Amino acid sequence: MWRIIPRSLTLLKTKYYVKSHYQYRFLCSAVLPPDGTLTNLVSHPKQMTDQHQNSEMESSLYTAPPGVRGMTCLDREAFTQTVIVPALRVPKEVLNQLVKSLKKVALQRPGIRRVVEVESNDNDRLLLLDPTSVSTPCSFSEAEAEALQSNGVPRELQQYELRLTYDNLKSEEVLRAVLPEGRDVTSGFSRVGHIAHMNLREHQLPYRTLIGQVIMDKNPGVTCVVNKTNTIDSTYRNFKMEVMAGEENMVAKVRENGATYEFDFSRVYWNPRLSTEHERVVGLLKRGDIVLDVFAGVGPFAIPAARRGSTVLANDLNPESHRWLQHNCKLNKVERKVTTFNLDGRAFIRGPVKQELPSLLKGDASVHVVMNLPALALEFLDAFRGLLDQGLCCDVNLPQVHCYGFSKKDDPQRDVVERASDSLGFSLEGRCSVHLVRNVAPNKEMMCVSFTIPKEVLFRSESPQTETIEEPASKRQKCDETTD
Ligand SMILES: C[S@@+](CC[C@H](N)C(=O)[O-])C[C@H]1O[C@@H](n2cnc3c(N)ncnc32)[C@H](O)[C@@H]1O
Repeated sequence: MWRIIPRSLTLLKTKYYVKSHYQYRFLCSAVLPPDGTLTNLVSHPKQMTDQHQNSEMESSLYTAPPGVRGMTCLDREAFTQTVIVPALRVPKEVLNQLVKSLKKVALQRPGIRRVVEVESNDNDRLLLLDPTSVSTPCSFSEAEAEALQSNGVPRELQQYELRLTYDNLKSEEVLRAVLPEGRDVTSGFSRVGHIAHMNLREHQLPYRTLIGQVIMDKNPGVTCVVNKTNTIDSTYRNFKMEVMAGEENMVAKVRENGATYEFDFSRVYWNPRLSTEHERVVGLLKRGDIVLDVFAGVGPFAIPAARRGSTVLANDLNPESHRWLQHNCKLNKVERKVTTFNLDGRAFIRGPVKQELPSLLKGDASVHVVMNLPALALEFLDAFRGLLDQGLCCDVNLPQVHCYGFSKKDDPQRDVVERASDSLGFSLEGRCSVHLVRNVAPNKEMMCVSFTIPKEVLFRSESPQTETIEEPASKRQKCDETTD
């Protein structure tokens, strides 16, 4: 498989990438100055940073053959090619020492051996060098040159034919070679158990099967790749998705913050990017606290809260989420700590929550209400207006709410506080804290407003107005969310 070309690399300028014309061309256009000399590279430091230069050069070495461009049916063999890299002939007994001393310039890529045998000479080995770092015998640093000299190894470069295959390429390198030149290449995905989910652009769609296969090949454990189309079910927050490659099994198993979850990813909401937020909120709880999770999904707040010693009422309108929530409670052995409901959020607040709150308010345990439906939850806060009779009014142990909202405003903090205040009919200015959860899309933030429900809101006043706040039907559908 390996063959040595015993030719000095001082001829590099003209002979170097003879086996890989395309790469030669790529190198020239990407980094070589107009006269084409590799030695001139270092004299143009301002044109390109070292880091940039190295990454350009590295990707040029690992650029797939041009013939794969436009491929829609994955042919792994078509990625095989031979490139020529510089090599040093090193006696076996000093090999370890030199590998250490030359580690910055030695070829480094998982799956590629950088030390190879020399035909009919068992005393020597060839140390393969990275052509992006070593182009002539003068390319070595002072320390490297010294190490070579003290170990009696002449700075004589040889050419070595290196066989690169599909397996040696990263997914991005494969896709960059296949997809239309100049258009963006995606190899990014979110992983949910065995499922990788991607968000392909229009120009990538014709390559979806190939992209899916490459993602599976390069990511052990991924056995199904789906593309989430740009529409999100406005009520249940699950994406429409199509399987690009692999098995059609959508039942994923994941671990998050010490708990295990199973669910049908195509029918419920799950976002691995929320794990830190789940952890943050659960971290606020003390043993014995009460958690009322209005939009519980499959349980990523409710279950760790119960595991931490809270008693939980968890609700979700989506029957599938509710089913998996119950399943996950059992899976994590907290079914006795979590009571589940399959209701609309307002009905949950005005039903089970209203029923339980009077006795909870008399107790010592803190009550936390979690409302994670960022497109709509702030509007659901009106369900707390006048929820309890004035006669039950107390100053202590009022529920603490953690309510999520998206904002596209310049001042998202102010925006969500204003919208929460509007819903409650009471200003939260100076009475709440706001946490930036994550940037969901350019110019769109997910925020969390935390506050203690003011008693003026929770307890019914004499005015009948607060009692009769109807849910505007349009609110539940008003959802332009497409990316989360
Ligand atoms: C953004 S997800 C959050 C799920 C979970 N709490 C989490 O953090 O991953 C919102 C959840 O609210 C549920 N949902 C949507 N509209 C609802 C409503 N009107 N009442 C109750 N649940 C609703 C959806 O089914 C979904 O599971």
